[in-house]
Amino acid sequence: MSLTDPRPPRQQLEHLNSTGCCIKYIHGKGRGVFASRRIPAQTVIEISPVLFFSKEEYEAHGRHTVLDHYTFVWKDGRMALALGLGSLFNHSQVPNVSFSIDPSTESIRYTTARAVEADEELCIFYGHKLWFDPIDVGMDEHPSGRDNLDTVESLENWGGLLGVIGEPLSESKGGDVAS
Ligand SMILES: C[S@@+](CC[C@H](N)C(=O)[O-])C[C@H]1O[C@@H](n2cnc3c(N)ncnc32)[C@H](O)[C@@H]1O
Repeated sequence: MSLTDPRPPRQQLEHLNSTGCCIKYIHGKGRGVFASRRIPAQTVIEISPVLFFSKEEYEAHGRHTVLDHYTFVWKDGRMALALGLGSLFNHSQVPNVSFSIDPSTESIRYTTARAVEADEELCIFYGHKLWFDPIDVGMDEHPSGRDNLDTVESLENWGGLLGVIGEPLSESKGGDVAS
């Protein structure tokens, strides 16, 4: 993972989507998704179509490549890669973005879990089994704190996996995302 952005600053903001997300480099994390302006709570900021790999194809090829940083297990056991901005959301213990799996459109929908200020990084929760040492700013300052994130009452402000569209929330909330 490259730690510095080799490109001039102008190009770092090249990708700006219609909901105000842009890409920046963060020392120690690589690229990440940032808010270019204030984004209200519960705003759909990205819908990423998913590319699938069979388990066999993934075992033989994908997992020996950089794809291993980006893929995760889909509902039916296939390996999945989020296209669009989906693969660039970094991990946080106090994420400000929630996401839902939509099997009917084979996509992932990302929604702000709270109001996000301009220049804040937009992060999701990958799960409890990380394969890297996370850098996480903001965990101590977050009003809800980590301890409150496991209750059904706090789901409204939960940033992380909200569930599978069409299924009850409680069945999949908080699941691990990455492979
Ligand atoms: C799905 S990618 C996210 C986008 C990635 N930063 C990039 O530049 O393409 C996952 C990888 O990002 C890095 N990463 C994500 N969250 C991080 C964090 N909180 N601290 C450090 N590295 C992180 C790790 O290297 C991880 O394998």
